[in-house]
Amino acid sequence: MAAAAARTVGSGVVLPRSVTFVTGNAKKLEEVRTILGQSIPFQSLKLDLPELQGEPEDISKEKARIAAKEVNGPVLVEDTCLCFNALKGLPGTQQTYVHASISVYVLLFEFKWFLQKIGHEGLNNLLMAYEDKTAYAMCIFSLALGPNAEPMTFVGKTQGRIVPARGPNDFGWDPIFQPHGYDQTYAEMPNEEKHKISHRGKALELVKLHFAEARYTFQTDSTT
Ligand SMILES: O=c1[nH]c(=O)c2ncn([C@@H]3O[C@H](COP(=O)(O)OP(=O)(O)OP(=O)(O)O)[C@@H](O)[C@H]3O)c2[nH]1
Ligand SMILES: [Mg+2]
Repeated sequence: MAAAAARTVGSGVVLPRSVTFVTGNAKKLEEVRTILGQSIPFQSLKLDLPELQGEPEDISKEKARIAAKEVNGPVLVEDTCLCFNALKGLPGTQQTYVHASISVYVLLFEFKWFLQKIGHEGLNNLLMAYEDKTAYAMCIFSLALGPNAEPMTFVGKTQGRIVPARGPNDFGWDPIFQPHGYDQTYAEMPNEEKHKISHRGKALELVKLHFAEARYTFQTDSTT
């Protein structure tokens, strides 16, 4: 297999090939494609990476390390969580991360399964006993330039609150998250509008900025 390491030539870093965005989630990929457009050359690989446990930033970095080894080249991965402020202080963490969250810290279930089982209504019910319905959506991208490189992270957060589901039900918890300052849920917002203020949109702005500053060049340009 070709050399997987990034190297420095003159003032720029040369990557063996364009970055691979690794995810098993088709909706994420769709959003990333839309938000990045042509700004960063990348290809995608559908791979179900293990659902890891720990703090969100550590989870994202570890995903990147695993993915970079699989791909043997530069990778971008992301991890998303929905955090309920009212549930802070539960065992083992200051926040409850609904995703890896609920599984790790609260109810010992894997979130995808959990969401599938209890649905939007169940997630609302979790907050029934609390007046505070606020939450934030957080997205952490990790970029590893190769299998042995320390991943860099880019975090985007959007504050909002949990509401009874409204809007199309085609992406996770979008119908129950209403960003502050808006009277629509993520699911009800036109995509363009959502991406301007979403956790993923904000994190990807930082990724774009990094690529603009780093000016990576690629040995082979096999973008899709
Ligand atoms: O309404 C949503 N708006 C979003 O913007 C969003 N991003 C992720 N999710 C959901 O949160 C869970 C864990 O996410 P997650 O980060 O582990 O993703 P995943 O396992 O599906 O894919 P990946 O880890 O292979 O990339 C999964 O049920 C995802 O469907 C979202 N739901
Ligand atoms: Mg996952």
